[in-house]
Amino acid sequence: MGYKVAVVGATGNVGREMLNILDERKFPADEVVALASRKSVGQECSYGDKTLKVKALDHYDFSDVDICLMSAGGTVSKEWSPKIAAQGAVVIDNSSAWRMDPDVPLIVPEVNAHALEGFAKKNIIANPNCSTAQLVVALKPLHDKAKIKRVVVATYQSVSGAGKEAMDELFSQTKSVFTLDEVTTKKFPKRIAFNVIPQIDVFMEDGYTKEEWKMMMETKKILDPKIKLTATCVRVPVFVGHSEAVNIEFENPISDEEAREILRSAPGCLVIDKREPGGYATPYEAAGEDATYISRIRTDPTVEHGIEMWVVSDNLRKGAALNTIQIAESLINRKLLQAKKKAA
Ligand SMILES: NC(=O)C1=CN([C@@H]2O[C@H](COP(=O)(O)OP(=O)(O)OC[C@H]3O[C@@H](n4cnc5c(N)ncnc54)[C@H](OP(=O)(O)O)[C@@H]3O)[C@@H](O)[C@H]2O)C=CC1
Ligand SMILES: N[C@@H](CC(=O)OP(=O)(O)O)C(=O)O
Repeated sequence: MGYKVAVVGATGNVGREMLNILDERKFPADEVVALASRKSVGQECSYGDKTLKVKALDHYDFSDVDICLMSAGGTVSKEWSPKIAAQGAVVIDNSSAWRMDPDVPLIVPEVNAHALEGFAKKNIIANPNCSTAQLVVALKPLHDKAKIKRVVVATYQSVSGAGKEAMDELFSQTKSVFTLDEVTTKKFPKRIAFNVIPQIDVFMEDGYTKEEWKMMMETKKILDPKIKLTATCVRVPVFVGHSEAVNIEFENPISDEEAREILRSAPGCLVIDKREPGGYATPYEAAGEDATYISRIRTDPTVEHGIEMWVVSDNLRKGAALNTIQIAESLINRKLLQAKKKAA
């Protein structure tokens, strides 16, 4: 028995990646529909060797859809996810709209697939922020071993995290620098070409940005509410792939050798850690891949039990589309979707 899957935001960075991954992983879909805003109706999207014609979200009847993968931003999700869920489809949402709702599970399958059980309360499941997703994949196995007390993280986030227009902005600004044309800025608060910007999302009252706040709160919800986390999120002129410099303080002893061994066999993790030039992962290698790459694992001698490491992943895949599809697969593997189908 296959499923009917709707992808909302199919023309976007994440939506296109969702269609690729559904095909790559041979997701058991009988039918896949591509939805976006009215302006994209009739546009074509690739799904394996098929071409899907985009339909408008606001005219679509979801009553026979099993799974709706939402990737059209928070405002669209706030309005549409409850309406779609009320028609019987399970919504897996990529935006930040529902993540902190106590009746909505926030899931990274390698970390807390068990929390899926409560999804039927709202029929909505949230996918975390891209920087949080790759971070918790790397933290979970270390937390199980030595209990994390505090994490200090600095991110280096690619422009694709801000959508397709942001990628175009990096491209056109870079071109303008070389052709000596005026560099115009629209999507980012400052020029991004040959620059870095220490602001992602809006400022909160306490001086943190919302992206930093999301990393703190989402890590607590997914992994452990006792973990203290402080973040500085920075946009860098990279097209795809988020990187993170992560400092972890543990309650119990753990050596860098132990951390490396644990991460080597942890689900979703790939350790590349040779202490020589180039013996580490960069976003260039992570782009298009599924793994969370971990490098530069070393003991932090400034605290009692500390580890420092470098974590890189494709933000459009593990940070968004791949994680969403892994959530859908977990629903199927745990027989949660079949139970729902039968009950209906
Ligand atoms: N988990 C995570 O951390 C990540 C989450 N995201 C989330 O996914 C969303 C999409 O990101 P991304 O793909 O990069 O963004 P893009 O800007 O590349 O694409 C946005 C998509 O949303 C669609 N859309 C916009 N408005 C509407 C509407 N009113 N009705 C229907 N569809 C609409 C667009 O359709 P059209 O082309 O017709 O305008 C397009 O398909 C983000 O806003 C964010 O919430 C993104 C990256 C990572
Ligand atoms: N803010 C992330 C991507 C994103 O959309 O995050 P969120 O879903 O938490 O708003 C980035 O720009 O890299």
